Amino acid sequence: MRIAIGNDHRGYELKLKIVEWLKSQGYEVTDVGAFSEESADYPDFAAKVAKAVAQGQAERGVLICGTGIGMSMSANKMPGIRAALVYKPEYAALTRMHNDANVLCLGEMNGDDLNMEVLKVFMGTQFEGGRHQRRIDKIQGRCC
Ligand SMILES: O=C(CO)[C@H](O)[C@H](O)COP(=O)(O)O
Repeated sequence: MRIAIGNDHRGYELKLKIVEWLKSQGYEVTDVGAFSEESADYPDFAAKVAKAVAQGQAERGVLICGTGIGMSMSANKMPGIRAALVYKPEYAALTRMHNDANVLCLGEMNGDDLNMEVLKVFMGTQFEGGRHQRRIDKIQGRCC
């Protein structure tokens, strides 16, 4: 599976850990930056990751900023993107099972250990389909 990942300055250190783990698990990773802790604007990286996922260059995306909030606001502007800001592993499972989230947004302030748990659950959980597909169709504007 191909993963596009992006961050601002606050997400840089955690991004390095996540990329290392993803590669160790066999994921193909495209890192769109930022590539240092120099101040950077999160919407720039959210747009790159969202575009890669929406255009099919990656199956999933990961975005990290201080809170994850700005990244989720930005990524969800892109049609076809279902970006979920997740702070707890339980919700990582639910947003994959129910929302078929294709971009995970993390807040560096949530702590590395919890964020890594969230990531692992997100990557390892499948969409359930069924009634949830009907609701996703409504999000995407394919009916009603
Ligand atoms: O969390 C974020 C957006 O939701 C950003 O990481 C945060 O706003 C950056 O702030 P600063 O420029 O003060 O480091």
